[in-house]
Amino acid sequence: EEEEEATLRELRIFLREICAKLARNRTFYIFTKPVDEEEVPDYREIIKEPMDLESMMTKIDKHEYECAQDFLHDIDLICTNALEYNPDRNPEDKVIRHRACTLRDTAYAYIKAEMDTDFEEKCRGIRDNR
Ligand SMILES: Cc1noc(C)c1-c1cc(NS(=O)(=O)c2ccccc2)cc(C(=O)O)c1
Repeated sequence: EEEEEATLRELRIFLREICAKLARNRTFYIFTKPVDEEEVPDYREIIKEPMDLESMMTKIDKHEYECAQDFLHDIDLICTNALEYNPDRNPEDKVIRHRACTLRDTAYAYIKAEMDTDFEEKCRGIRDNR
């Protein structure tokens, strides 16, 4: 009903701010766009559910997140995809893995610092009753 729509609108505004702040951080530049098939031809043979910050911004606008937990699930996906595709001990893989773990930890820290737990509970209630 209308109050629920107002709550979800507020959630989308909050998630856009978090997503934009992450995308502005140059450490996370490689996570801002889908992995390019021409640059990384075998990527989609190994990673079945690609995810990136631009795609997440689009998902916000399409009302595909009903609580912060759902948003963080896609952040976790960006991170696990990077860990799975870049598992080796060489310096390049280690840098990508470190950046992926930093993205995950930074996103969780922003949400915890800036999101009211009662608000998230209200959003979870809406999600679970739909
Ligand atoms: C992400 C990701 N996951 O696996 C790998 C491997 C990467 C990844 C992909 C790319 N090249 S890309 O064209 O797909 C791209 C460029 C700019 C933003 C987003 C993607 C470059 C690098 C890099 O370290 O420079 C890493």
